[in-house]
Amino acid sequence: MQCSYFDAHLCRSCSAMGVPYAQQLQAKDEDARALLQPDDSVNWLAPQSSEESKFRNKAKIVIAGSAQNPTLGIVTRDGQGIDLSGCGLYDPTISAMMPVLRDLITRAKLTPYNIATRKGELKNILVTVSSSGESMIRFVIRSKKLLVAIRAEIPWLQQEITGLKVVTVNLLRDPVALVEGTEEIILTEQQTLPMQLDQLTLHLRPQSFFQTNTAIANALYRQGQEWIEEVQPASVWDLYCGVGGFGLHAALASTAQVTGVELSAEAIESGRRTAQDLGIRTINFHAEDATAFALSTRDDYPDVLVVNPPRRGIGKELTDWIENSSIKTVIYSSCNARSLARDMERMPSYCLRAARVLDMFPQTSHYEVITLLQRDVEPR
Ligand SMILES: C[S@@+](CC[C@H](N)C(=O)[O-])C[C@H]1O[C@@H](n2cnc3c(N)ncnc32)[C@H](O)[C@@H]1O
Repeated sequence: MQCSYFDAHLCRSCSAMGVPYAQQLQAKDEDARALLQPDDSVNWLAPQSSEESKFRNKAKIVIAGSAQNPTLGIVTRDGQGIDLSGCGLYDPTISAMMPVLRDLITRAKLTPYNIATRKGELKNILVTVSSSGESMIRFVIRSKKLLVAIRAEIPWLQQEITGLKVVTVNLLRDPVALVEGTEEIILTEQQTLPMQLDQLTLHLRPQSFFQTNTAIANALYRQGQEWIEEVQPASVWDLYCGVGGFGLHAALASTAQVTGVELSAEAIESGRRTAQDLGIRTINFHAEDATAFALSTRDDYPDVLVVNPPRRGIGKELTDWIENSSIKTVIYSSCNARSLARDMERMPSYCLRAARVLDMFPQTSHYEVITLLQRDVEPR
């Protein structure tokens, strides 16, 4: 794949741009094997390839410039806006939205925030799209000044963008390097974006994490589900569950009692809504810190533990707890094989039985890797 932004050094985040795709995938597979366990004792499944372009279901668009002439992309350290609205990684629904968003900024006079002068209002626009072309747009603004103007434009936006379901404003008042704040105001009647997967439709509320590449998310949940089906557990925990992808797939394919745990209350609300929609009664969700949840349970261990933490991994407290538990099967899915390798070292009684690289982020060196960790012996 070629990218004019990359070639012009305007955006270098796709560090593997220009490298043939088969080579990218092989490099990721080799990286994971080298970090986790290269020998033949592990069933290394063939890596899951992705579409090379147009796979991103979300865009974090930084707005800069002026309302008359905005840039939709990123800002440099000195606050200069770089327009990346033609990024080839975006799902076509996102690409088609870009001129509409640009028009909106101008027609509604949504003055971009200027980092250097700390003036202006509109900071970022966050877009998520489903595979059926429905979308959620969130305007990250500095104060409520633009609220009325944005609300007034919703009918126009919905006319211009077919399938636009959810519009919100998110308040990020402080001059901090964050993408979004905690306060969200939903401006549409519909509050969740339905994300269609092969086996179920997840409800996505604002402020809930969703995997970047929907086709690869499907393959990831299917892989976890397959391993869970093999074990036939009576109970499964899905820690760092987000909107419940792993847990809900487990509940669909087994009779296990499933528990999802996640810090974001919005994500938990999304999971509950999906379970209700599907009539699944064998899953319950807790909005809580994953480690605190685990440590607060006594000897009531699940048969299968799924963990899918952020890049930092699950950390020493939780690995120690797992190592000292009676859990026999851990499915650990990670977007950072380095922190996964470190966490695995802290759980020496588990053997890596199977693993698979899934290419969630083509054109970069990043990837998802899902692992099946098991032990035969009772813990000390
Ligand atoms: C990589 S995402 C995975 C989400 C989900 N498994 C999925 O497939 O979409 C990691 C999730 O962990 C959540 N998280 C971060 N820190 C946490 C913590 N200390 N306890 C519980 N969840 C946490 C984040 O909100 C995010 O939803």
